[in-house]
Amino acid sequence: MNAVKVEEVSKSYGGFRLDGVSFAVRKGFITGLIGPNGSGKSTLIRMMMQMSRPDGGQIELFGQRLDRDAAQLRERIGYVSDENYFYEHLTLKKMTKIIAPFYKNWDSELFGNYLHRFELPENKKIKELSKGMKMKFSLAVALSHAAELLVMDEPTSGLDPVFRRELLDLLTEQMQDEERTILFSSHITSDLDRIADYLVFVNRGKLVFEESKDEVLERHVLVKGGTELLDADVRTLFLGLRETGVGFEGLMSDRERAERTFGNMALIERPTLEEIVYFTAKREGVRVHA
Ligand SMILES: Nc1ncnc2c1ncn2[C@@H]1O[C@H](COP(=O)(O)OP(=O)(O)OP(=O)(O)O)[C@@H](O)[C@H]1O
Repeated sequence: MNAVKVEEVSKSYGGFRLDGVSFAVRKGFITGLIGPNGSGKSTLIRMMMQMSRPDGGQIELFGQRLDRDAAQLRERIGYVSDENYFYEHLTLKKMTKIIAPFYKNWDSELFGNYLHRFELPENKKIKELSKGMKMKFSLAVALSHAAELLVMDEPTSGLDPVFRRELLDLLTEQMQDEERTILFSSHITSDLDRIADYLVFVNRGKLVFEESKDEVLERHVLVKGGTELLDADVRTLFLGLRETGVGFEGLMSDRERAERTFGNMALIERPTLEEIVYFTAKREGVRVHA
């Protein structure tokens, strides 16, 4: 069962084009949306949140098409982003009074607990909060109305390492209940390494892969060796390659092929998610400027 289905979605902004992207967010799991800066992650999320419309293709939330009757869907989603969509001049307390009535499942006691846990002062004005505190407030709201789907756009970017770790634990806690689904976009891949079950990778407006995290980490290999191993044919095997005077490091997406090609002439290692993103984005960069 899918909480979100994105089908052939496209959107153009000046020089940028999101190009026929399709993927699903499985119910009951944490899906990480990864990609370098400007790859289209927020554009996709904003369309899911009905803050903008696709030029082509369609999006379904909980099996309902967004371009049809989707007005009541908002309540089932907790949205966290670093864009501030609260009134800056209000205190947290006053802002909460405005927000709460929008949700029929609003739990004030739970919300109070989150404010306390996140050390958020109720009498401070939104504009007086730091970026991290605004993110925490947005998170407290998202977690306090029994949302089935949490959509988080770069939730860890303004947070210090201590709270970042706490947030990841908190999200894992939320998943005890199999009814919950999380879509979490980030370019901080170590966060997703820790908590994601599935990964959706977009680069320059295109889908690179949609796969379980374990499969992604199992399938890719980082090959390290001397430059004498590289000829024109071998170079084409790599998704991305980095050469120094004495050797190379390259990413391949097929472990068996790497083992057949290099045997024990090169070091074949398991890459981190960060390395997978880095080499893939680098390759695309080379192709575009060639
Ligand atoms: N409202 C808009 N008007 C014009 N261009 C836009 C708009 N929103 C996004 N873009 C452009 O679309 C591209 C993709 O942006 P997007 O915010 O989706 O990337 P992202 O993957 O979320 O990046 P980041 O990790 O930096 O947040 C960028 O080139 C951006 O400038």
